[in-house]
Amino acid sequence: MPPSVEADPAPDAPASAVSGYAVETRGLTKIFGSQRAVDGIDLRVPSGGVYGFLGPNGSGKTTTIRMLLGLVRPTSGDHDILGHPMPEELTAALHRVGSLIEGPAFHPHLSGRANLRRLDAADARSDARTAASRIDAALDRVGLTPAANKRFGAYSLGMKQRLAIAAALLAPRDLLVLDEPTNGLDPQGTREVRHLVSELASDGISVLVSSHLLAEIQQICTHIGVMSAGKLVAQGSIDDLRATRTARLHLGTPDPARAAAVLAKLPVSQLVSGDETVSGIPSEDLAPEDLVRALVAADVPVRRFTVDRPSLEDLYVSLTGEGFEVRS
Ligand SMILES: Nc1ncnc2c1ncn2[C@@H]1O[C@H](COP(=O)(O)OP(=O)(O)OP(=O)(O)O)[C@@H](O)[C@H]1O
Repeated sequence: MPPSVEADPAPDAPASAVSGYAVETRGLTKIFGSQRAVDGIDLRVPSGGVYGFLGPNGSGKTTTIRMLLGLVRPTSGDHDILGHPMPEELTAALHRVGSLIEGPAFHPHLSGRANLRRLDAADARSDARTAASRIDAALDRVGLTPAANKRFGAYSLGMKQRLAIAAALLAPRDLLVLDEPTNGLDPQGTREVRHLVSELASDGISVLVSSHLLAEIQQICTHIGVMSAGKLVAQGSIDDLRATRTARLHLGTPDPARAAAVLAKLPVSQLVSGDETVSGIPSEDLAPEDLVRALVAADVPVRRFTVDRPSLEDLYVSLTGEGFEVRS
């Protein structure tokens, strides 16, 4: 059964998020024709947390994010953003949400600052008198002050993505929603974006960040949710998800038949014998030293003995069927 760990609402959550969740969905569903792109998901992004929204391409992440932000109408289900029921309180909610979905269209021949000026001026809610300080603050927040007057076209990929995040931060935000912000970035750009997201989170902004690569965002997330074929197949804090992984015993022996017979009398399930190997899942209260003692007492020659837990990456692969992706 896939792990499903409830996220504890933070005790010191902002009053705005009544439920303790920055985002909470109930049975959120989107059907395109005959395809259930998003299938009844109960997403819970804790206030003040960084929620890694993971899943292979096509698993429904973007469609979910578009529904959260009121860009696509759900087929069924409902949700709250920062405690505001959607879509009833869409304007009040979105005022406090910065998002990066397809990314704003930046002009390559304009500087980073001039691009932000254009976007800021296009926002009917922004006060033109305070535009300059708002833009400076956003540039500073993403570390682009030194490059503010450089042409956007001359920016590195990481700088371009940081400018997109600056655009999302032109107004004060309580929640940042980033759809695949590291997609297409080189390792340096990925590090820059990751570092920025961590900094924003430490300022108290809740973050929902999607990715199809666990490795790229795992180190900055407090929680993860895993999508597979439209369903949310796992959700919880990183620590809780780690704890749900089952330990497996691996034994190397020239007599696997005898070893398997001994282990079968102990609380060890899913025994698999191979050529000079036996593996199985020992019950949680069975200590490795007791297993070794039982094997040696029955004259089983033990050449190798390990009990290990699969990595979070192994868990992700087993939940989604998604393999590793090697980035250059
Ligand atoms: N407007 C649409 N009309 C029909 N099908 C759609 C539409 N938008 C998305 N889909 C389908 O819904 C499924 C989920 O797509 P979605 O883009 O949400 O996945 P994703 O996990 O974000 O993947 P990616 O990272 O590739 O965007 C896909 O099979 C996609 O083809």
